[in-house]
Amino acid sequence: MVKVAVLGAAGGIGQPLSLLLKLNPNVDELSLFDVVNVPGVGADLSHINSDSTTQAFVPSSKEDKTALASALKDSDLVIIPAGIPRKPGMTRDDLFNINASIIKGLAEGIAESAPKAFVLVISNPVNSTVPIVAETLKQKGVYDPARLFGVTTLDIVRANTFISQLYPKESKPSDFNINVIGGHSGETIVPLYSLTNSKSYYNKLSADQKKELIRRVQFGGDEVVQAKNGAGSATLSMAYAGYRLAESILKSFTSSEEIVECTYLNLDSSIKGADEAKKLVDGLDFFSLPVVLSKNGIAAVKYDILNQISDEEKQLLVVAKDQLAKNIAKGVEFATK
Ligand SMILES: NC(=O)c1ccc[n+]([C@@H]2O[C@H](COP(=O)([O-])OP(=O)(O)OC[C@H]3O[C@@H](n4cnc5c(N)ncnc54)[C@H](O)[C@@H]3O)[C@@H](O)[C@H]2O)c1
Ligand SMILES: O=C(O)C[C@H](O)C(=O)O
Repeated sequence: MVKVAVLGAAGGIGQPLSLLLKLNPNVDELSLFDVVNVPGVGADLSHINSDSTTQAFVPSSKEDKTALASALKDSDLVIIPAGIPRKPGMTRDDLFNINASIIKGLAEGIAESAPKAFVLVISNPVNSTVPIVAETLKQKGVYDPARLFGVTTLDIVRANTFISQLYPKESKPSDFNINVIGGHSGETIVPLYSLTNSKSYYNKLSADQKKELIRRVQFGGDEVVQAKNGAGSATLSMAYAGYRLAESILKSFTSSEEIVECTYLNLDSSIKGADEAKKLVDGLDFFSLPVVLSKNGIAAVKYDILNQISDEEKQLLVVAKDQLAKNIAKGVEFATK
């Protein structure tokens, strides 16, 4: 029996993400939690004739902790899109003050009711919210770094789409699976077009086109925030991206094939390849890299990719690492103060 819980399930991401999960044959129980509107989402999804069951939980008051505990109980996978999204003119870091507390509260609930669950963090600023979850689980004595995933998949999805749009006759977006490393905000997002099959396409671009393509991946979120004009940020593409990572993890519970996804992870010594990766990123504790998935969590970090990148990408990493160090410290400080 595989139970998946979505925390923030009534939101812009939560609803389409829950729909996709309801359709996944590897999910037996879908558990939806939100502080508002979730009974209606649950009732609606529960009519779909896929084989999983659906339950929805909403707290009866601010003090009520039982709804979250019931939603989380025995979950194998917990996905968190809870929290406020950006409006035009805001950075992801501007969301910190509100979302940090939300995430800490939810992580405490996970520690109590689903301490062995895989945890996928979508809520922004991801660069800081993932360290908050790590520190909170550590404080509760239930932390397994191999089971914590910052969701950066939307950056990969965008990197694939945007390069293909430059070659509409010669390529399709699904031809690509670009590694995007670093973090999930602005210049911390580093797409590696010099690797995989994107290399020959990328190398044909002019210097200005290359610069614009990288900038578009790094600031792709802003395109959606501006187009939505105050009504939030990416939800549908994010639901797709979050689902892609969740689907791969669910597959890794039973599959013997090697499944690799990029994720923002804690470079903890307990994970194979994490020490090597950490050395290559100047000691940062969190960084997005391709990882090998398994039923026990992250089986290995594919750190060698850092030895293969171009000089141009190395330059991008210098800026990324500097910003990431601050974002990580902010999350750790919040959770440990
Ligand atoms: N990682 C990424 O690539 C990525 C992409 C897009 C958006 N995001 C982030 O995801 C978050 C959600 O975005 P959205 O567009 O779905 O926002 P939204 O406002 O539409 O939905 C958020 C939901 O969270 C709920 N919520 C608030 N506090 C909660 C709590 N304590 N427990 C449970 N639920 C709670 C709200 O009631 C709401 O239903 C934002 O922080 C956004 O920046 C991340
Ligand atoms: O841009 C945002 O604030 C949401 C998300 O992180 C995104 O990349 O679309």
